[in-house]
Amino acid sequence: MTDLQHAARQALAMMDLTSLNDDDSDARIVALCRQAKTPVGSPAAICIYPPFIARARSELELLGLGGIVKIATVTNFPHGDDDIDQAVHETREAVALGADEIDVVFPYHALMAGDTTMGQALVEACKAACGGRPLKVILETGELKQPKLIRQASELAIAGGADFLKTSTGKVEVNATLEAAEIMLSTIRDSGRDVGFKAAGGVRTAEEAKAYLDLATRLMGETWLTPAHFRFGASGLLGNLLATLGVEAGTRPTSGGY
Ligand SMILES: O=C[C@H](O)COP(=O)(O)O
Repeated sequence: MTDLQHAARQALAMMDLTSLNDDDSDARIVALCRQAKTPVGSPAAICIYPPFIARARSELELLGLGGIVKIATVTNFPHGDDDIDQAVHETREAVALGADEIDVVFPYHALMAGDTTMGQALVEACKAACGGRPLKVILETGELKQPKLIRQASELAIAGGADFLKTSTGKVEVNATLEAAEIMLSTIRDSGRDVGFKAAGGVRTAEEAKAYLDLATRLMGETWLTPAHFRFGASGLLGNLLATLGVEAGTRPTSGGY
C-alpha cells in the first residue's frame, strides 16, 4: 500500500460524509447512507440537515451501520448568527430528533465586530444543550481571515467546551485551508485540552486529505489521529478516496468487510 493509499484509508474512516444542500431530499439522504457502506469500511459519520435524521437513522440500521456511522447535524448554520437562544433551541431540537453529534456555527461576525464574549457564551450554552454529545464548533476561518482572529475564535470555542474545532461551513468562498488548520491545531495543542479538529469544505482528493493528515501528525503526533480527534467534512471526497484505493464507488462490500 502506498503512502497515499494509507492516507486515503485513514481519511475515509475519519470522514463526516456530508450532504447539506437546500434541495436535499429523503432519496438523496438514503443514497448518502448507502454510499457509507464501502468495501474498505465506513466513514465515521454522515452530516445532514436535521429534518433527515430519522430517515437516515432507519436506513443506517437497515444497512447494518447503526451505531457504527454516527449522525451529525448542523445548527446556527450557515451564517453563525449571534442569537444564543435560537442556537440553543436548534441544538435542543437536533438532539430531540436523534442527532449523535452537533456542528454549530460560531458567531464569527460578532467576533469580527469586536465582541469577545458572545462566542464563548454561545458555545457554552450549546454544549449544555448537547446532553453529552460531541459539539463541533465551526469557526468559518475563510471569513475570519486574520490569523489573530482564527486563534482567538479557537481559544473562545475551546474555553466554551468545544469537543472539536471545525474550519468551515463549506458555504463561503474560502473554506478549509492548511494555514487555518495549522493555527487551530496549534491552539488545540497549546490549550492542553482534549479537543479534536475537523477540516471541512473543499477537500476533494486523497492528496489534499493527506496534506491535512501530515500536518496533524507533525503537530499532534500519529497516535492522536483517530476519528475521536480528527474528521474531514466533505461532500465530494469519498469517490476519490475509493478510486485511490482501487475500489469503484458503488461496489458492494465483500462479506465480512475489511
Ligand atoms: O461540513 C462540511 C462541508 O459543508 C462540506 O463541504 P464540501 O461540500 O465543500 O465538501
